Amino acid sequence: MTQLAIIGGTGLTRLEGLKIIDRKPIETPFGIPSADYVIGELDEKTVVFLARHGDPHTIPPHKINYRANIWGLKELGAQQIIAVAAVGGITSKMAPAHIAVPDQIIDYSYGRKHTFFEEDLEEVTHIDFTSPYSAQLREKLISAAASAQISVTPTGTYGCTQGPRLESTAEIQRMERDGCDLVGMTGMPEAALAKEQSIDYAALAVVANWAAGKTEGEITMAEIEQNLHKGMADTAKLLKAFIARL
Ligand SMILES: CSC[C@H]1O[C@H](OP(=O)(O)O)[C@H](O)[C@@H]1O
Ligand code: HPA
Repeated sequence: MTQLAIIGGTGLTRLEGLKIIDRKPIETPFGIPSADYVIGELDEKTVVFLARHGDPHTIPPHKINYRANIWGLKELGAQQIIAVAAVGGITSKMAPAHIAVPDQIIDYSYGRKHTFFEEDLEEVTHIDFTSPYSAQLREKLISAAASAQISVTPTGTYGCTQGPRLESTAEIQRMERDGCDLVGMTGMPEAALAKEQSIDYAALAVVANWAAGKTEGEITMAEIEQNLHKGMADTAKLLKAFIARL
């Protein structure tokens, strides 16, 4: 029985320091997850890790089998998921290399298989999604960050776009008017599917770049990689502090 799961995204395909015990390929009624689930120990605590884009990173955000990923984690006994996600920063606090713990989400994605409740139904299910992220898990992440002396922004609205292209300036302006602080491509339906499975879910959003139109010029992969390098080092420290306090 594994209680804590970590889903790694861009810049976190493997979890450094994880003492690997097993790799589990799982087939689900919804198909094959992005990668084998890696079960291991961090600080003597059991953790299951999944590389959201596959290992190596080859699956684009709109092609990820989010249902299979979450189903497999449920099958492995995950009760809480920490999702690590690279994002663009829209509002002023969300500078590159910074980490945020979002508390709200807006879904701009489309055409993704986004629910477990659509086939062979005995009844129609509408889950509550008032708080997409677990308040308790967010609090624990925020206090782990404080103990590791890593500054995080404790709230923020994550806007999920379809990708794989980045956004236009006008799209980011619209998202800002809507109230988005961060933009990424994988937060949905991942968050909703975890909630459908009653798994506590929270995200560490690592800012890779200023979103489109927030700075002069175009967004380059070089700047994204550079910012993620620092952001993911802090994320690793934060996760270590979180696990130490379990
Ligand atoms: C230009 S990087 C965009 C890519 O990175 C993020 O992935 P993840 O959320 O899995 O860290 C974003 O959602 C895009 O998929
Ligand atoms: O600017 C962005 N937009 C969408 N997703 C992202 N993931 C990292 N940066 C971005």
